[in-house]
Amino acid sequence: MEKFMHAIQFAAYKHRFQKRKDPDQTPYINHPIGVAHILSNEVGVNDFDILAAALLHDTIEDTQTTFDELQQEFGPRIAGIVAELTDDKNLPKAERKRLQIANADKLSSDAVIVRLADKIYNLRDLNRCTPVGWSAERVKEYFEWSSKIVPQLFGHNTQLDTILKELFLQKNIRFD
Ligand SMILES: Nc1nc2c(ncn2[C@@H]2O[C@H](COP(=O)(O)OP(=O)(O)O)[C@@H](OP(=O)(O)OP(=O)(O)O)[C@H]2O)c(=O)[nH]1
Ligand SMILES: [Mn+2]
Repeated sequence: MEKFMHAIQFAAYKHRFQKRKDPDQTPYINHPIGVAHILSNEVGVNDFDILAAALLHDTIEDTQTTFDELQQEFGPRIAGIVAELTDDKNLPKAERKRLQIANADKLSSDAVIVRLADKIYNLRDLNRCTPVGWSAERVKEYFEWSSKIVPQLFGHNTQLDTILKELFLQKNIRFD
């Protein structure tokens, strides 16, 4: 519990200047909290290391946080999950997106669980409102790109799978 509370504090501090891309400029920390909330309150995940990793999942990718720092603060398991979920922002966006699809089947089961909740949060967020500057086409592309990764990650948690299948069905997007 102590480590989990530390993750809340640490993530809130690291993301403190960031906003989501929605018109309301929601504080970015709402996203990692929401991802942990899906896992804990909708899906019944009670592994505090996974919930802490959910809170921290965008810190290396989107803030100055390093892997070594996470390892020092939270130990190898939590730091490892976050590292697995970190896209290399030095790469062009199309390449990052391609790699998420290509590397999906290399993720550990712990990382899969967090990645699926991340996608659920982001897809629901797109249903709630369109990020500033995004066209309807771009929203559709995000759904379609997600539908290429997510099915590779099915089979680890039935409830997460069901939520995602429903999100794609609602948009008439096929997944295999
Ligand atoms: N739907 C939505 N997404 C927002 C919003 N604000 C920030 N984001 C973030 O934007 C990312 C998706 O936008 P893209 O244009 O596809 O990706 P990019 O930011 O990496 O270039 C997600 O990153 P991520 O969590 O790292 O996940 P991933 O999609 O990169 O795997 C998501 O969390 C918002 O208002 N709505
Ligand atoms: Mn995320």
